[in-house]
Amino acid sequence: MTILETRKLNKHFGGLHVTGNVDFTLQTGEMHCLIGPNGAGKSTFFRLILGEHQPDSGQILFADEDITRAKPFQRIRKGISVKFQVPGIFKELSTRQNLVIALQHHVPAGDLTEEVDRLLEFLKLSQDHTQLAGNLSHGQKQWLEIGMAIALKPRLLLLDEPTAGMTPDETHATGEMLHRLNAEGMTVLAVEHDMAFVRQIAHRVTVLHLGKVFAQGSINEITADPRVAKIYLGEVHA
Ligand SMILES: Nc1ncnc2c1ncn2[C@@H]1O[C@H](COP(=O)(O)OP(=O)(O)OP(=O)(O)O)[C@@H](O)[C@H]1O
Repeated sequence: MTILETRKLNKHFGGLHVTGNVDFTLQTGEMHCLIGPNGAGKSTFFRLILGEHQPDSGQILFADEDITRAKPFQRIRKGISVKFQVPGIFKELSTRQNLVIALQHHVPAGDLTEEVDRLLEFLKLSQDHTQLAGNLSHGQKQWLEIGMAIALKPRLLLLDEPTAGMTPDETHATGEMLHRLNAEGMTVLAVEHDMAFVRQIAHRVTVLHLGKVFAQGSINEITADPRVAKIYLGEVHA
């Protein structure tokens, strides 16, 4: 079953076509990575899915429902959640308080202690639960924001370079976390540059180049494709 589909999605900023006729399909339960050189249009594609940008033309369907004109908060309610590259955490609050805030959006009343403890353990942050979020390490901040994104129990989790700035061990642990979430039924779409991480998590990979779908396939197919290597070297143009 398809959870997300874009049909001939277009977006331009002035004369710059950043998303060009993108047809993209994500299957329910899939872990999918979006790769491509800087400026390929990956973040813009995410912002179109989230409703932060409006497309000039084309359609976005989530679980077969047309959400092209839905407001961002409506998309969140339908089950789309995001973690952007720069952690959007409350630095002056504790790790625990950050998770409580995220959960309150989902569970308006009641004792959240058990759920917060479960999330802290999942995120490897139990020992740091009283620590101010601003004092966590870079990797821990990224995990905390993943926790805030999954507190909403989304059906689709979007991650924009989730491992940027992480150590190799933190990156690997992040991959394991995503595998656990995926085993529980969460579909994951991640923009990522770290190919070892892409190999660790992705069932399928889409390469964006100059706002268009350039290639799609398994990580082995993508890394063996000489055309893909060339776009990273700047040898393939529009
Ligand atoms: N709001 C905007 N107004 C004008 N141009 C924009 C805007 N947002 C993005 N762009 C341009 O669109 C192009 C694609 O940007 P985008 O951030 O989507 O690429 P990306 O693939 O995510 O790049 P990176 O890997 O560097 O994050 C770039 O040339 C960028 O300068």
